[in-house]
Amino acid sequence: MKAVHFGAGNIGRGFIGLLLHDAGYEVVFADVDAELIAALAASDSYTVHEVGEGARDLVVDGYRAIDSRADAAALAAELADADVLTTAVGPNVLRFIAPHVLQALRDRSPGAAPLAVMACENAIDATSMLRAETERLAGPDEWIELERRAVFANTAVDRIVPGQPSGAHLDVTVETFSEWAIERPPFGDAPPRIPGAHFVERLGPYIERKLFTVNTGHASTAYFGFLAGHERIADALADASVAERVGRVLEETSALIVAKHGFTEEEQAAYRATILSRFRNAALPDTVERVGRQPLRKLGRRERFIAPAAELAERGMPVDGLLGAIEAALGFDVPADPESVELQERLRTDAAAAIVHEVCEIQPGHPLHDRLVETVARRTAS
Ligand SMILES: NC(=O)C1=CN([C@@H]2O[C@H](COP(=O)(O)OP(=O)(O)OC[C@H]3O[C@@H](n4cnc5c(N)ncnc54)[C@H](O)[C@@H]3O)[C@@H](O)[C@H]2O)C=CC1
Ligand SMILES: O=P(O)(O)OC[C@H]1O[C@](O)(CO)[C@@H](O)[C@@H]1O
Repeated sequence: MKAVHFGAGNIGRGFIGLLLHDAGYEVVFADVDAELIAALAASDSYTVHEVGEGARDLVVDGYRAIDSRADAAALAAELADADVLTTAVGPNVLRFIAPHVLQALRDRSPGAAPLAVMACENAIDATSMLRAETERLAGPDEWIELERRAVFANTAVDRIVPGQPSGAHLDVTVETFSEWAIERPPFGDAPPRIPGAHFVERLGPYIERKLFTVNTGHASTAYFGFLAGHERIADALADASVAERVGRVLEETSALIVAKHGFTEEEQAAYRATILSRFRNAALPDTVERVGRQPLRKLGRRERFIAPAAELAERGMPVDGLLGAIEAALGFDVPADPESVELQERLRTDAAAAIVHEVCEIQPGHPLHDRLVETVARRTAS
């Protein structure tokens, strides 16, 4: 069994690559970072160091590594008979992976078992986005034939993998917790065998609960923490004022999760408490700059702030805490983050309504619109 995994970064090496390796797959890492690929190709193994209660050191070996920009032929040869194709590259990068998926399907023997394609990104329906882009590139006529050669399944991935300290080489430090939920229906009776993952009938409740609790809570901690002058996530949450505001945000998103997906209040409260204790893990060297990265993406319509706030507003439920976190996100001014630079530039030059329309994609008439414009206007005026 062979898996080609795009994105040999933190989640790639520290989570998906590890689980595929442990499931018995021959893992082929594909990445555009030439230095990283050269280091992987020159190595026999790397170690995933867990930190926290019950931590273990886990060795990943037997992999190959390909520079997907420089060595398209080698990549196509690996993909042609792969069983699984996964990604952990960032949702905005999926469109650059689609040409490789298309090539893989073109080169696949029509009689072979379908390629299992799973995008492992923090985004709702990331695999569907990859599929749609692949279909667009193929065109309708060719797609009729090619789509039979793959099974596309959405997934939800959860494990905190911080930026790695210099000198770590290929080793990765991760928290002990991890969850990889994959939708089962696309596979029928034959889901891939990945013991570290679990297959679910409906992914919607899982991914929304994860995105609107873990990611909303983490990003809120990062933005409130950044404005309060904290560098590390654990320190930000130890600040009572930050913790109180994060708690308010999560009470709002929890109310939505309970109302929409039928989790009980007790279940959701326990989930929230577990997550906050993960963020407090002082052994994880995680920073507000990493967790707050790419604020424009995070302020998007289907993302961790606007999506729950819009649904709560539609239901007439409170959104004050979320609007506070959105306002804090607008204050994320980090010169090393290109999206932060662009956001700050837009706040200087654009009208609040234009930002709400173009970045958050909330239109006039929506019940969140006017309060969101007021929130953004407080930052454009300052
Ligand atoms: N780090 C974390 O704690 C978690 C991250 N995620 C998600 O996982 C994804 C990856 O995140 P990280 O691993 O943290 O980022 P990362 O930056 O450590 O790794 C991304 C990797 O993708 C590579 N890449 C970029 N463009 C590429 C392309 N066109 N083809 C092949 N490789 C390409 C980069 O060179 C890099 O090695 C994101 O969607 C993120 O939201 C999800 C859960 C947790
Ligand atoms: O690229 P993003 O969306 O910030 O993804 C990284 C985030 O995913 C998480 O690991 C949660 O699974 C957060 O800890 C982290 O901030």
